[in-house]
Amino acid sequence: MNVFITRVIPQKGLELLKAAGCTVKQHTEQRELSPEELIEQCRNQDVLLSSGPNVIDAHFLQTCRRLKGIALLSVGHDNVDLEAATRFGIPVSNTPDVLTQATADTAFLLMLAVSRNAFYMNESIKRGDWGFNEPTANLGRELYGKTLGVFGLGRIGSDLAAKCKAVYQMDIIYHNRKPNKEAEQILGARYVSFETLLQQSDVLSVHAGLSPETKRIFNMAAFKRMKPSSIFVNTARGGLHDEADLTAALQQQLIWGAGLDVTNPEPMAPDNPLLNMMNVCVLPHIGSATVETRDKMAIMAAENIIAAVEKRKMPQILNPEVYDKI
Ligand SMILES: NC(=O)C1=CN([C@@H]2O[C@H](COP(=O)(O)OP(=O)(O)OC[C@H]3O[C@@H](n4cnc5c(N)ncnc54)[C@H](OP(=O)(O)O)[C@@H]3O)[C@@H](O)[C@H]2O)C=CC1
Ligand SMILES: O=CC(=O)O
Repeated sequence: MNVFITRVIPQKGLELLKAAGCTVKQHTEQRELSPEELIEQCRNQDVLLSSGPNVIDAHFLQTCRRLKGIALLSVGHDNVDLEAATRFGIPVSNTPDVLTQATADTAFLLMLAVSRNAFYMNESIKRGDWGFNEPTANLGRELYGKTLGVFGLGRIGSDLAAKCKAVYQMDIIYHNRKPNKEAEQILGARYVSFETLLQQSDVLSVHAGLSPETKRIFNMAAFKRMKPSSIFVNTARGGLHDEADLTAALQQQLIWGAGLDVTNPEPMAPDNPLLNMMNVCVLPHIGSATVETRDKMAIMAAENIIAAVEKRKMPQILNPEVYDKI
């Protein structure tokens, strides 16, 4: 079986695939494949292991009809038309759970760094600007006892909430489409409307997937309803916030700061004004980027591929209804 991989993945995943008898071709150039190149590469492949934002739409799926499975090296699957994959009889899997803690750590890191302007001050020192350390200078904001608002209290949002509760005794409020009763019991989290989430959060952390419903849900209308002292954190997808509105909201001091692991587009342009703001930290989409987590993701993706190759159900299947068709 031939497997095409869109980016270099950890060795542990490759070894599993090779031990299962798969012939692997990896795209090793450090650039994104165009949609046409991806089709060209996948036309004669049996399985695709996709890492990154490659658009897997109906046109791709219709053209690459030989594919017997697609394994995503991510939990987010906003780049895939799952309905079309089911229609064309192609099972698709992702990598949930194994990246939860690393990604929640990234949100926690951003929240804390923004609350104390840490990245900006470190950059200033490197430029030779220590500043004058008077009592009213370099002031951050404390997190102890404040309210964490989670938009999307699922796996990662719950892990962040648990960390914030344990370390800072924060109150947890959240908004999902439906209440998460288990998390309410474990975390003492309170379900609130989107409006209340905006109004009451001291830190608002975004963890819902990107969908037509959530696209640019954090826009000027939303930022206007947030506290001027609040911190906005997004480690989900850049498409959930409107970047121009976020920039304006920070410039107008409608909110206090922002921490972003995800932007739209990625990479962000080097002259983006957000990069020069003291109260903004931007990271290059490193949510799950630890040695341990990436190994686990590669192994999980390989196990899903081997299942597809052996005509078994993929363990982390996203479109289980596909098995009624094949
Ligand atoms: N920065 C990075 O490197 C990483 C980013 N991610 C991103 O994080 C996201 C979350 O991952 P994970 O926690 O595992 O996913 P989960 O599915 O466990 O959690 C997502 C939560 O969002 C809620 N949700 C979905 N749609 C809406 C909506 N329209 N309004 C309000 N809430 C909504 C869901 O609840 P309900 O269904 O009740 O609405 C669910 O609780 C991924 O989709 C991905 O985009 C993930 C890993 C790494
Ligand atoms: O962005 C990463 C993911 O796993 O989703």
